[in-house]
Amino acid sequence: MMTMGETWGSLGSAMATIMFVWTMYKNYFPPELNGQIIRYSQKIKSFIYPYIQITFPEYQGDGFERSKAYIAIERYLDKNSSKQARRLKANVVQDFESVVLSMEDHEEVTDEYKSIKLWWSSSQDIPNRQSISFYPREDEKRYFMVTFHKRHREFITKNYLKHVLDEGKDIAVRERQRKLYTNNKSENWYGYKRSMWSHVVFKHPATFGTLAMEPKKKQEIMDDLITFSKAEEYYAKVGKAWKRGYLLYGPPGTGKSTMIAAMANLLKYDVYDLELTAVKDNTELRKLLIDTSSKSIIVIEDIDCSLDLTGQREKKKEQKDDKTENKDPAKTEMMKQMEENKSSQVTLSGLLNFIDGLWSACGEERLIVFTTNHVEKLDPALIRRGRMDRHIELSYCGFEAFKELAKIYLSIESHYLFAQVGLLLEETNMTPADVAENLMPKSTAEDADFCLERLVKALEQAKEDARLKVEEEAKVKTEKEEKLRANKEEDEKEKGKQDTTVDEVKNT
Ligand SMILES: Nc1ncnc2c1ncn2[C@@H]1O[C@H](COP(=O)(O)OP(=O)(O)OP(=O)(O)O)[C@@H](O)[C@H]1O
Ligand SMILES: [Mg+2]
Repeated sequence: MMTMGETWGSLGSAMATIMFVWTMYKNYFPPELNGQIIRYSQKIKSFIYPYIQITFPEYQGDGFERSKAYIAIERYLDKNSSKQARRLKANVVQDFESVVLSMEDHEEVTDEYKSIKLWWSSSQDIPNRQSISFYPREDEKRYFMVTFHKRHREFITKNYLKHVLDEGKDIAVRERQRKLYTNNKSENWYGYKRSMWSHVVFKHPATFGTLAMEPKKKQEIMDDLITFSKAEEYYAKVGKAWKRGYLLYGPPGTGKSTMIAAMANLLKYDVYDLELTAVKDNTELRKLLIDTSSKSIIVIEDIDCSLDLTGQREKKKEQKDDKTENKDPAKTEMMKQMEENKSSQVTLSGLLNFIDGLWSACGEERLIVFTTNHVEKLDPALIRRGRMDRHIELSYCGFEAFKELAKIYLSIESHYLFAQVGLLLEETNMTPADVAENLMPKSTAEDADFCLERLVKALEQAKEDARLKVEEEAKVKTEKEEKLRANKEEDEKEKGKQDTTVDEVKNT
């Protein structure tokens, strides 16, 4: 029996022999024969080795960008790698949000898809040269390799690889850092640092969990959003662009903007906050739209303030212009110029094209959300079904919404003051923003009792203010009516006097 020392000794000499033969082969074997040998050895190998291998290099072609397939595979294998591989490489993605774990070179992990087993490995080609290169891709030729039995060739190439790439892309999108974009003025669209949209990291804490509204309505909206986000095939089947329009309307402070943030957080979408007054015309609007990415929400806040959206208002403006024109043409011209500079020339038809024209089908999986405080001011063409698929009214705080706010802000589900708050909420209008403000403790001394009492006082005050306002309005109305009646009587008296004078003149 060989001792340990003898085993190592014979292993060492065997290695030395192999190295020697390999060096002789490299130095003296004619390179022309090299190719032939490799080809024949591959044939023999494929005869006795029934597996197929596909490689996915990190850099492809001339580009210096990492191959999209490689990145997707890295993400896809992240889960398997972290479970199976012993040596792992941690990559913190740009935004420091997530860590991608990938296997080190020469590690291997297995994957199973529809009962087919596959082996993934990571490796790199070491370049055969001495010089230093500036380009990482020239030095590091990393690749992933998948190995599978040749009887699954068709299934793997057709289905499995698509599954890997789709899944990897999905993981990357899910884990990316989301952004909030705002449109730049078109003067910044050209030149060195050209960009149509500026962005910041989108981190808003609002979720549907923290949004107070009637639970049934909230659930409906969430279901609608989730169904939309999974309906790629359905939209393709019915021949519709994969997008959906929401109109959120209601008084200020009822949670319209908060709901948009909750939508973005639910679906993990980016947000494009489109400021229409900074858009010069319809062409610019279209360019901005093309530059948005999929999985995003395009928001136009206060749509009634951004644009002259009704034919009526256009007419009114014209009439006003006519009147002033007669008085002072120079002044009118100046006013016109100022008006043009101030407001955007985006028209209603431009906006409608933006929503459902051919261009809107570029890029997919997008929500378009409009908000307004005055839904009655909007042109019916803008909000008809199909354009704005769902109209959501966000209204004053009701009892159900109050209970949710109490749960969020005070962590209580019942209290003896709840009944009183419920009654007061029915009698007066208070926005969720105001209710939330009253419920929020401002110091550690303020407990649930204190905050609820404060809310009750605020509601009673609001009720009193509303009563006084109604009285005041009624008073103003009666005064106005009395004044009108007095004027009318005066006129009639005056007319009566004139008539008698005319009669007297006739008789004389
Ligand atoms: N339904 C709600 N649930 C929870 N918090 C709310 C709700 N509505 C309003 N708030 C609170 O009130 C604040 C103002 O709400 P938000 O900005 O969403 O109102 P808005 O409807 O967009 O108002 P505006 O019409 O003026 O833009 C938010 O910061 C949020 O904390
Ligand atoms: Mg808002």
